[in-house]
This record gives sequence, structure tokens and C-alpha cells, in this order.
Amino acid sequence: MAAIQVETIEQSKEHLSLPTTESSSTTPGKEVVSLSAVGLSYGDGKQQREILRDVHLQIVEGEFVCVLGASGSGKTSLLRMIAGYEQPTAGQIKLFGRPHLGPDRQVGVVFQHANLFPWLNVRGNVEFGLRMQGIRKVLRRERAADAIERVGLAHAAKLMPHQLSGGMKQRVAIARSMVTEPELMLMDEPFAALDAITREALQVQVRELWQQSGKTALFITHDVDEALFLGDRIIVMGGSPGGIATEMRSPLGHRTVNLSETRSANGYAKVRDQLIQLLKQES
Ligand SMILES: Nc1ncnc2c1ncn2[C@@H]1O[C@H](COP(=O)(O)OP(=O)(O)OP(=O)(O)O)[C@@H](O)[C@H]1O
Repeated sequence: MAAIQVETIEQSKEHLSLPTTESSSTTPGKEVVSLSAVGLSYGDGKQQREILRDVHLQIVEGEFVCVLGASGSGKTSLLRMIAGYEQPTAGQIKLFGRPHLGPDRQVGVVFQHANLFPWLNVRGNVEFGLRMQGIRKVLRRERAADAIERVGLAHAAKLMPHQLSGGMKQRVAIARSMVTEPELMLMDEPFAALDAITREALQVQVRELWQQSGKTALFITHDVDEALFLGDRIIVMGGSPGGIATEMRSPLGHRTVNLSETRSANGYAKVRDQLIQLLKQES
């Protein structure tokens, strides 16, 4: 589909001046997500529309995969299938080596809008999933307090959702997902509605949480810089019906501290530009 070849991590390294620490996530691990020849159509009969066709994707334990692609290329649909909210109309999805039949406790999802329960305070929202799992109150409190602290909201545990800023709400959504310790985190443009400064702070926080937990993540974004900073693998979706047009290993491989450092790495502009060209070609 794509004529432009984005450099592989090895090729890109030649252009980039980066710190030398190797990313632990380059070591292959257990397969967490596996899509084979997956297709998705919405509607029936004459109303039927094929959205995704022949998607093959493998994600291994510990990987942070970012998905870029034009609006309407099927990114959210892909994530919804992996979350178990939609069933593929062709092919097969496996999670943790097993056929994937519906929502799974081992999968956490964060969307663009936090969708917090308005009648529960921050602690109540974060504890909710644990309560559903039947975890007793003392342990629930302990785990929720830890998750709230990790996203920097210890001071706000008793606030209600309407008292929170957009960035705080997203932090709660992340804590709520993280507290149940899912093996796989799916995030659909979680920072799209936030201002640049809050967004950058949360990008750093998400990456730290991911590095500490060693879990697997799939992260949808429209932001090329965000993808290059967060992802150790970047998938570009495109076509009609949609599919994976191409993918690349991020040349940065989690070795920069923040977005500013990412942007100032030698050769970064070139890799970024290639990704943008690819996106334009696929839109
Ligand atoms: N429930 C649905 N019923 C019918 N069509 C749908 C449904 N959900 C999504 N679509 C269609 O599927 C296509 C892909 O949508 P999707 O939201 O997956 O794309 P996307 O790449 O995430 O877009 P964006 O970047 O704008 O969020 C769109 O044309 C959309 O109209």
C-alpha cells in the first residue's frame, strides 16, 4: 500500500544521536494480542460497510504499540475488537493465546473522554473495578490509594468528577484502569482533548507507569510526536477498507526523558517527516 519506506530502528539509529541505554521492551516476550486475517463490517445487507480487511497484528508482552492513521481508517474499530466490544466479521483474534470472545478482566481501556461515574468521588471511581471483582474493602482502599498516588492525585481523592480539570479526569481514568492490574492497556486518544502542557506531563506519567509495570499497551493517537515518544513500535493504518499500511520500530525506543528531548534528537525531524508523508499518503 505505502510506497515510502520508513527506516527500521537499525537504519534510524544511524541518524539519531541517542542515549545508549537499551530498551528492555526490545526483548521478544509472550504473545499478548494476535490478529489473523481480521476483518470488520458494520451493518447488514445493502447497508453493510466493510471497515477493516485482512488485518494481521501480533503484540508481545511488554510492548508499547502506537497506532496512527487518518480519521476513519478504523483505529477505534480495531481497538474495540481487541477490547472485546466488537466481534470481527472475518479472521480470528487471540488474547493471551486464547480465542477472544468478549470483554476480558485482563484488559483495561481508557478513552478520550474519562466517562467517570458522576456520583462517585475520585477514590470511589478508582475503587469501582475492584469492588466489581469482589475485593474486600481494606485491600480495595489500599490499592486505590496507591493508584491515585501514582497518577499524582493523592490530594484530590475526595473530589467529585465535576470538581476536576480535564487532565485530572484523565488521570483518574488511567488510575481506574490501572488499579485492576490488567495485562493489556488499550488507550484511544486519551490525551486528545488536553492542553499541550498537561498532555506532555501525562505522556511522561503513562510511560513511567508502563515501564514500572512491564505490561503491554496499545495506544491510538493522531499525534506523530506522541507516537514517537511513547511507542516502541508504530503502526500506520490506512486504505479503504482500512488495514495496517505499514509499521516501524520507533528509533527512539523509550530512551528519551520527555517530548522536548525526543524532538531534539539528531535525525528526529527526518523520521517524523517520513511518518507524516506516510500518513498523508494513506489518508
Ligand atoms: N458502530 C458503527 N456503525 C457503523 N459504522 C461505524 C461504527 N463505528 C464506526 N463506524 C465507521 O467505521 C469507520 C471507521 O471508524 P473508526 O472510529 O474506527 O475510525 P478511526 O480511525 O478511529 O477514526 P478517528 O481517527 O476519526 O477517531 C468510519 O467510517 C465510521 O463511520
